[in-house]
Amino acid sequence: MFLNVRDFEEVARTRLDPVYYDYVAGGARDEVTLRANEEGFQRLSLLPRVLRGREKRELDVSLFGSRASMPVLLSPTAFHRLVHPEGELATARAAAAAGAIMIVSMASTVAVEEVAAAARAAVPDRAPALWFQLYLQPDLEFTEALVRRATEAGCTALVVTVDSPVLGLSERNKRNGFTDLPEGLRCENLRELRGGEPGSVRQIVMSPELSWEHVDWLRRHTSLPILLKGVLHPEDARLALRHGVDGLLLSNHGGRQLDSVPSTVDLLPEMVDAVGGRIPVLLDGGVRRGTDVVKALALGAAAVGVGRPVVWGLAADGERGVRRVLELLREELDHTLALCGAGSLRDLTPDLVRRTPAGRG
Ligand SMILES: Cc1cc2nc3c(=O)[nH]c(=O)nc-3n(C[C@H](O)[C@H](O)[C@H](O)COP(=O)(O)O)c2cc1C
Ligand SMILES: CCCCC(=O)C(=O)O
Repeated sequence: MFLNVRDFEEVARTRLDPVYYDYVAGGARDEVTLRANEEGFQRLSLLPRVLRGREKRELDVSLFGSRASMPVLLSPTAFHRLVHPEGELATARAAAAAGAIMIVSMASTVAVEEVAAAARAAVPDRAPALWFQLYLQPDLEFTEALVRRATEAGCTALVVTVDSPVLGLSERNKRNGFTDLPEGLRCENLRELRGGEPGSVRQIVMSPELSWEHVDWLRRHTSLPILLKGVLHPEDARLALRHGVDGLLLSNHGGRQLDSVPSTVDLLPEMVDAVGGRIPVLLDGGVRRGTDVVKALALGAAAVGVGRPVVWGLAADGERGVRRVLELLREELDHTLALCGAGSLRDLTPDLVRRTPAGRG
């Protein structure tokens, strides 16, 4: 029985090739940050208010022009066809049906146009909420063409991942010899449409030479809102403001890039402070429960993202699994709000969160 997100991980673990399970579950090096993300939430306690609840709670949010049924979105995760034959098509249908925002990974194994078409077909009466995650490529012409593709496909915001000047190193992948996608799977957004060898697929380039000038370049080449994913230093948050960025997704890539960085929820108050309410701060990393969502929102996040939970849902039970994972998080969020005496997300304020004294959490 799937009672919670962890149940999906257990089933996914039994279903998946251990090499792919490790790819998804793993983090960089000693996995200190991977563990810290969940522990960060566990060390925080909730202090509920009483006698001020409401019969029906409002969970809807509006973010960068996208309406969503809840402040939980699908963080971008690569290679969905590695865990289920329908891959991102199934994920997109589930997200659209749940009214959740899906951030399509640039490294998706289904082309962004097809992902968007699947989402639209799942909810013919409304526009599904899709954003696109981008690794800026040093080949700016290619980057520009890809941004155009994502925009024309119907993605309404760009999430630029900036924590990957080089790829993080997972020792699980190394031990398992997992270096490439299996035969037949490709990063379909990297296919050459013009130029190059027609039909061939490029490698995603992680470039240490990316700079704020690239962000400025992107700002000039798109009218979509730009979020930066992976800013961790408050000084970089302030720089992001100066470079006209529209939002931050506070993320340590699920502990997959630099190991030893703090958990995202521990950094959240400082980040929220750094941007001073001028742009929304979203967060991902370690969100597994409705209580985690409430803690992040109370500390100032506009929304949270989930990465692995979605992949576990997909691996365990395809579209239905992703649907159920999203439903569970929504139900838990609603239940937690009720127990906290919060009638809406606006009632979530920092005073509801306490740091558990050391040694007791
Ligand atoms: C299997 C997997 C693939 C990922 N692929 C991407 C990606 O293509 N682009 C990206 O910006 N982040 C990627 N991430 C990071 C997620 O967007 C997100 O930051 C992270 O998973 C959040 O932590 P959580 O898994 O604890 O929810 C990936 C994460 C996982 C687990
Ligand atoms: C080039 C694919 C990157 C995938 C990724 O970001 C991850 O596995 O964390």
